[in-house]
Order: sequence, then C-alpha cells, then structure tokens
Amino acid sequence: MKYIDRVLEDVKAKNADQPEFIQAVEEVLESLEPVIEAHPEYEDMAILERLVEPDRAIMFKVPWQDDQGKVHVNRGYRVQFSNAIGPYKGGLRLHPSVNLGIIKFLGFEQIFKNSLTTLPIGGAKGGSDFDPQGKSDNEIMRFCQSFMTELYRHIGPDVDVPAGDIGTGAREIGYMYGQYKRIRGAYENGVLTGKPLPYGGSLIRPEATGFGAVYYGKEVLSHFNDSYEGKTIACSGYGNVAWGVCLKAREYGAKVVSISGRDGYVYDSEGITTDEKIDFLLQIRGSNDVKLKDYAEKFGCEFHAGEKPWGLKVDMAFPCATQNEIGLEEAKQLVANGVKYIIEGANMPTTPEAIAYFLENGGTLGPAKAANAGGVAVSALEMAQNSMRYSWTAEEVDQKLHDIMVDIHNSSVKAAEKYGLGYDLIKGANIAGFEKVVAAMISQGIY
Ligand SMILES: NC(=O)C1=CN([C@@H]2O[C@H](COP(=O)(O)OP(=O)(O)OC[C@H]3O[C@@H](n4cnc5c(N)ncnc54)[C@H](OP(=O)(O)O)[C@@H]3O)[C@@H](O)[C@H]2O)C=CC1
Ligand SMILES: O=C(O)CCC(=O)C(=O)O
Repeated sequence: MKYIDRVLEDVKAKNADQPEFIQAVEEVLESLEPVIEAHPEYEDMAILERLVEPDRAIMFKVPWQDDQGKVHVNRGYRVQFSNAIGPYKGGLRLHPSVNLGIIKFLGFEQIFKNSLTTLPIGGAKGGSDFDPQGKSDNEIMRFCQSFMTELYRHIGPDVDVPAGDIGTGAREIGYMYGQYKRIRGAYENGVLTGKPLPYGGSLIRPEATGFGAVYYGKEVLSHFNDSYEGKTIACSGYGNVAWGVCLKAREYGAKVVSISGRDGYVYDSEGITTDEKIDFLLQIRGSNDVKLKDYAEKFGCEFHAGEKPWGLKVDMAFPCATQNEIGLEEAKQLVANGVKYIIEGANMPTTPEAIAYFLENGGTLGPAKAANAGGVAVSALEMAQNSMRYSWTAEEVDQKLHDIMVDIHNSSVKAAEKYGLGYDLIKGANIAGFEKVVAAMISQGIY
C-alpha cells in the first residue's frame, strides 16, 4: 500500500468518530502525492504520521454560573498541533456544535495556513461547546473567566497564542485576557490576539480576514484578466468575516447581496453597500436580540427562513459562516447560475464532492487555508507589535496584509507549477504550506 494511503487508513481507524478531521486530512494528504513521490525519505522519517497527530489535545471542564445562580458545565478544548515554525497559534470557537473532531480539523488546517502567511506561527485551535447566543454579558464574562482558569497553564506569548473564531470576538478575548493577567500576575499581552485596541490590539485585525479574502480574490480574478468591478457576491454568515468582505468588496466596486445565519438568509438586491447596512451587521453580531430578519425589515429586502444563499444568481460566492455549508446540491446551483469563483472565508466550507463538481464544471476555488489566512496573519502582526511595544498605523498593517495575501496566492501557484499541476490553488496551498513545516521539522530532529 502507498505511504499516503496507509497513513490515511490509520487516521480513519483511529479517529472514526471525527468526520471533519478525516475530511481535512484526506484533502491535504491527497494534494501531497507528488511531493511524497519526490521525497521517498519522508516515509522513513514518518513525516505524515507526525503531522496528523497533534502534539497534545487538552480537554477540560468549564463550570460557570448563570444570572439565576444555576451552575452549568461546558467542555473546553485546546489542541496544539505543531510548533515547528513558531508558537502554537489559532482561534477559539464558542459554538454548541464544538467537539474534539471539529477542533482537530481546525487545528490541522491551521498548521498549513499559518505556514503560508510566511510569519513564524505554529498550528493550534481551541474552543468550547458553550453557546454565547442568548447569554447576558455577565454570563459570557463568567464563562470566559472559568475557561481561562484552566487554559492559562497551557498558553503564553512564546508557547501558544489563542485568538477569536466563531462566537469569540474582542469582548470574549478581553474577558479571557483579564483573567489570564489576574492569575499570572504579569502583563504579557502577547498571549492572546484580537484584543481591543487600548491594551495591545492591532488596527485592522477585526477587518483582516474579510479584507484578506477579498485581496486574495483579486489575485485570482487578475489571473483570469478579470476584476471585481460590477460583480455581485453571495456571502454567507453575518459575522466578523462577512462584515470585512462587505467593506472591502464595496471599495473594489463589487456588491455583496446576501448574508446568512443558522436561521436563514437575507437577499438585498441593492447590495450591502451603505455604511448604515454594513454597520448593522456589527449590531446583529454584538447583540442578543437583533436578528437577520430585522435587517430585512429595516432595509426592505427578502428574508428566506431556513435557506442558504447559494441559489442566487451572482458572479462570486464567499462562504463565510461554517464548515460544509456548500454541498453537492449547492455546488450544482452555483454552476447552474454561472458562478465562476468560490473564495472560502470560512474554514472548510465546501465539501469534497462540491469542490470536485465545481472544478469539473470550470469553476475556480480559493481554499480557506489560503483565502482566509489574513486573520491569523494580522494576529501574527499583533504579536510582533506587542513584542516591540509599538503600534503600526492602519495603513501600515493593511499594506502588510495585502502583500501577504498576494504572496500566499503566488506561492501557492508556484508550488503547484513546480509539480506540474497547473493553476491548482488547492493543491498549491497545501504543498506550499507543507514544504516549510517539513523543512523545519527535519532540521529540528525527531521529537
Ligand atoms: N474571525 C477570524 O479571524 C477568522 C474566522 N475564520 C472562519 O470564518 C468563519 C466565520 O467566523 P467569524 O465571522 O469569525 O464568526 P462570527 O461568530 O463572527 O460569525 C459566525 C457566522 O457564521 C454563522 N454560523 C455559525 N455556525 C453556523 C451554522 N452551523 N449554520 C449556519 N450559520 C452558522 C453565524 O450565524 P448564527 O449566529 O446565526 O449561527 C454567523 O453569521 C468560521 O468558519 C471561522 O472559522 C477563518 C479565519 C479567521
Ligand atoms: O487569529 C488567529 O490566531 C486565529 C484565526 C483563526 O482562527 C483562523 O485562521 O481560523
């Protein structure tokens, strides 16, 4: 049996209850086939076995008290995958669907994504099955404090640096940092990124993932002598990433016509292009009672309960909500409507069947680990600013982010071309991310 197949079989056997993790590993390993063929020595070094097994997976209880005095217990996770090229780095997801397999898939993806940024950050992810929706500010604070009361012993500015993800924004990071500082008795603000500005947050971090995805998309469009001008975009989610996409797409002359949540999607044929509309996304994200339906009512557009926006007739799709939100049926709808580009803002939003169908039918897909790497890239820039005890201007950070996204696109293209794969952004991103991590692993000896 071929090396890759043997490793994959082993991953499937050992992690049978973790379908998302298996899906992420399968995609990466399949991409690496030409690299493994060119480097038979990797088998003896067990490079793939060492990559698919996290350095450690920490699971802990998170007890917290609600406003009525009742105690609840959630499960917390931190999976530290690889610190070959820098401290472990990756977000914290707070969502009821969180389990070990989901955190492992996200942490595994993070190894290659972080490598692509060219910055010195390893791969990790964490979170909890706590649902912030419907909770008061005080309940969220008590949860975050309890979560950090265990997490603090596993992290540090040179050890592991968590950040936001679904359900974790600047407010949650602030509560967690306060607790970390209290326990450690040290300022150490480089221990978390995505902090609010007054104590070491970086300008452009909130915008970074969405801006980065649009910058990356611009490189893809340029490859086809195309541009954003006049394009319509179907976007999912209404959170941090979707908000950044709306802002930057407007600047480039494109318009986002949909946003979505778990209860359905809004179709705004005029485009989410005014400051009032874009700011309203922040209100939905930050409030417990403002909902997508309210957007539709306020701005006089359609709300489609229980549906996804992938049947809309648009030019581009930016999935910015969650994993596997575009399946085969949705890919067929996109192709039938003439959508040529999917740029993944969310992590692993497109299923393997959907990707295969979309590509076979002439579409181009910018994979998550490349397209949404802008968020973690600016997190690494936040770490750099914290170390220097200095802040760059918004223009400086934005320029660095832009250059990093161009570089991610170009290094993916180059890596695919090196192995005769043509313009293959998925395989190219996996190979480019892998090559740097493996070089570091080999030079550091077996561990
Ligand atoms: N924030 C960042 O810097 C980065 C984020 N990402 C990825 O981008 C995606 C969005 O993250 P972000 O914007 O930060 O998160 P937010 O919490 O700000 O927003 C999440 C959005 O996704 C929707 N969503 C979440 N789960 C589901 C679900 N099961 N079904 C339908 N909709 C869902 C939410 O709607 P509702 O509230 O109704 O569930 C909300 O609109 C995630 O995949 C994340 O991993 C990737 C790189 C960096
Ligand atoms: O900024 C970070 O460290 C994490 C971003 C993240 O969670 C992601 O890239 O998926």
